[in-house]
Amino acid sequence: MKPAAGRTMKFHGIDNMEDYHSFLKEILVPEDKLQARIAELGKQISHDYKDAQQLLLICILRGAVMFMTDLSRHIDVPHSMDFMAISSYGAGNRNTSGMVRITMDLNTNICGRDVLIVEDIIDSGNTLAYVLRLLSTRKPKSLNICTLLDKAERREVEVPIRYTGFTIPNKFVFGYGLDLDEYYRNLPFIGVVDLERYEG
Ligand SMILES: O=P(O)(O)OC[C@H]1O[C@H](OP(=O)(O)OP(=O)(O)O)[C@H](O)[C@@H]1O
Ligand code: HPA
Ligand SMILES: [Mg+2]
Repeated sequence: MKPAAGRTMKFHGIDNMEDYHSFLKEILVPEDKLQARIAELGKQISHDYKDAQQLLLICILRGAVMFMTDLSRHIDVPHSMDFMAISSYGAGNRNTSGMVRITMDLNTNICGRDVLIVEDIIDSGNTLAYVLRLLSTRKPKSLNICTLLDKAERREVEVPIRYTGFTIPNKFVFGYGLDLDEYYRNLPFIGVVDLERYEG
């Protein structure tokens, strides 16, 4: 999400980080459950890629940054990392525009590599459908997706997901990489926003 243009900074000052309590409806995934699941995913990925020669994790910035760094520490096969930034949500918009564009490309040639895309959430599916289409033209040896959250009810475009942390209901969530108008990515849990209170 991009910051809403002209939005008042009611809750957004860094000094006011504790204010998220006023619009936190519920904690959907607490920190311990999140970390336990990430450890399981890491174990599964380590098993599945034990024979991979050149595993490459691709983090979709910015939302996936927390997940990728934690997940990577549970993957005990050698791997490298790269980063790619994609934008699909309009400023201050909680619905995808469907118009996806790449704002920062990879530095790595993925031809012949085992590539695992690491994403924080799949919502409409537009972002990852675009990324998959783009990266498959670069001829990786394999191309799979690992997403922390799957908001399956909102899907507009089907994307094949190899690893899912949690399937979640159709609620706007924040924390652990997911932003609310660019803030609160640092929270260690996934929370549900009370949009009535937040947008007041
Ligand atoms: O399945 P979709 O409907 O396409 O939505 C999912 C994407 O939207 C969010 O990113 P966003 O574009 O808001 O940027 P960010 O990662 O920098 O927050 C999220 O991190 C996913 O990348
Ligand atoms: O629920 C969400 N929260 C934050 N960012 C998002 N991008 C897509 N869905 C979401
Ligand atoms: Mg993102």
